[in-house]
Amino acid sequence: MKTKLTVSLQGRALLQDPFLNKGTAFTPEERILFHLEGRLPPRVETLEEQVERMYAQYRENHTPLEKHLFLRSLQEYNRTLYYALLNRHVEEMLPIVYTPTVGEAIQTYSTNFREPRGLVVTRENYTRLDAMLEEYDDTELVVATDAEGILGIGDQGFGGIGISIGKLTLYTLVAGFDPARTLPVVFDVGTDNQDLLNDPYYLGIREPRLRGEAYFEILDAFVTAFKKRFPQAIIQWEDFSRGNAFAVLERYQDQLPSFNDDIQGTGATALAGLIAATDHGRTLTEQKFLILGAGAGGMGVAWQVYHGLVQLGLTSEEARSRIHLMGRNGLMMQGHPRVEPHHQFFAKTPEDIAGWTFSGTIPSMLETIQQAGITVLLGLSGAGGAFSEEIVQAVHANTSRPIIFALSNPTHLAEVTPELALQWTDGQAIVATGSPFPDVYHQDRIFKIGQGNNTFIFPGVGWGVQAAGATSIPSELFTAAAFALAAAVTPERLADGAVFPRIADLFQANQQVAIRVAEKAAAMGLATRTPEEMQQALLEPEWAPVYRTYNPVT
Ligand SMILES: NC(=O)c1ccc[n+]([C@@H]2O[C@H](COP(=O)([O-])OP(=O)(O)OC[C@H]3O[C@@H](n4cnc5c(N)ncnc54)[C@H](O)[C@@H]3O)[C@@H](O)[C@H]2O)c1
Ligand SMILES: O=C(O)C[C@H](O)C(=O)O
Ligand SMILES: [Mn+2]
Repeated sequence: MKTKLTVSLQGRALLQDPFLNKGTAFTPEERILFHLEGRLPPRVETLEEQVERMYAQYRENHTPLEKHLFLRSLQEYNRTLYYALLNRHVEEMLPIVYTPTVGEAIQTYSTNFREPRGLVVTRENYTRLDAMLEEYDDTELVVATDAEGILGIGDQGFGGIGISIGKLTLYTLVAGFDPARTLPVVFDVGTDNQDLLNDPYYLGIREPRLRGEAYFEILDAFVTAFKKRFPQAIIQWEDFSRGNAFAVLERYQDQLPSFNDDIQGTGATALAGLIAATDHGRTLTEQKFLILGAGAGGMGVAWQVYHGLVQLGLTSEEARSRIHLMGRNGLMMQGHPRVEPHHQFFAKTPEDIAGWTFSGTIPSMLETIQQAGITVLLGLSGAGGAFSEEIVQAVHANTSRPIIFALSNPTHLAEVTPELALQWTDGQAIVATGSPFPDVYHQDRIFKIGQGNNTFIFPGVGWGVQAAGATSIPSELFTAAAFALAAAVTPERLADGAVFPRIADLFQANQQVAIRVAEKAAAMGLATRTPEEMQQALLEPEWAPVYRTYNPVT
């Protein structure tokens, strides 16, 4: 990173630019050079001193939402200080800026609105995207949502911009993306959420959601304008409803480096935890998997588990046969009316379940666990509490070490709490959750709970793709990412019962992911950067929260 920067702003404008503002850390020389004299408190501080004051102020806020709003205001005022503060307190603050509090912040986004942020694309403005994008320089990364499938809390309309902001915070925090070069985007195409439509404070478009052609016209316009302005940039699609998630991914994946985090990032996350849980994958091929919720996350997990099993030596048919998709009404069977085209590959045929006994027209979750000998439960349903005692114990009856991943967010939507899963299995379950959960004390043992969240994957994938200058992001890169993440789970962590790294090690884990992703992209012939450039970009993040010395334009 360059330590000196030429800066053209001065006076009030400089203090109001969050990317350049240093507040009390402007030096006496800079105060003179940039016409800041008299505008700042006399005392000159270091970044470290500023961080300490901000932490004291942070602690004056009581609820997670108050803390979130405090940090967001700081983010708007001074990005360097914001990230320096987060860096010092990653474990404490991640649940505040990200899952689960980000969900609450999104639900109350309009009520708590202060400063505008990001790019809002609407039916009114999408024809002027070329002009709208003009004022952004050097954008290299976008997180874009249409906010119809925010976490497990559904359609959040305009407030969904909060998830784009949250994910990009992580890109900077744990993969060193320059915040000035990232752009949060929301497609506000209306909302079908009646609570929002009834809310007098709601700031988004008060119309039913656009669907079909009208919807894709807006996204097409964005992709075209964006690609023209920033041909190398990466787009992460986030929290689309499952209907659009697959369609959007497929429509644009060959046009620019892009991926769907809920499908692909989550798939790699779950695969990593499963490899870590099965003795470095040695016993992964012996497992039988049940995935509850065959939407964006569930299908992404199905495909990555499939790719992992094939990589570990199973045939395609063997791998397919191990994976069971479970919908609201039971096992996904071919020809069933609720089975959509993207379920087809994994949907069971009558021959697949020949010899099973079950009571209804299709096997229930419990019957599938019993008849198929399920050893791994993967929850991506958004159905809080769906893994009951009976369900968990049925899995335990098939194996001494049941693997139970309750990946739905936010916290109250987890399919089971770690505490109950461990209690019901006498401490034998290997547990992970999408949201953070406290340690569990069970019979004189402390179990640490790994957070199976795609934040262990997407920043590293973005970093690796960026470092390699990869022109596309095929699923092989996610499988590579999963193996890298699994390798980053230390023996100590595993001994504590956790199958994901510590949140405090998010940076190191994502760096390992980035290295493997870049290598894989290069091996697949997708890289446009030289090996030296690539290595440099992987070793040293592009940006870090430190103040640089400013030189005025001469
Ligand atoms: N841990 C992570 O990193 C991670 C990543 C992505 C998604 N998720 C979580 O997974 C959940 C689903 O997200 P998504 O993006 O896949 O949403 P989605 O809407 O695309 O999929 C949810 C699916 O679950 C099904 N479903 C709902 N209730 C069910 C029930 N009781 N039994 C069986 N199936 C049921 C729905 O029909 C749908 O197919 C959310 O809670 C989300 O937070 C977690
Ligand atoms: O946002 C998260 O915490 C993970 C995931 O992308 C989700 O939608 O739940
Ligand atoms: Mn998501």
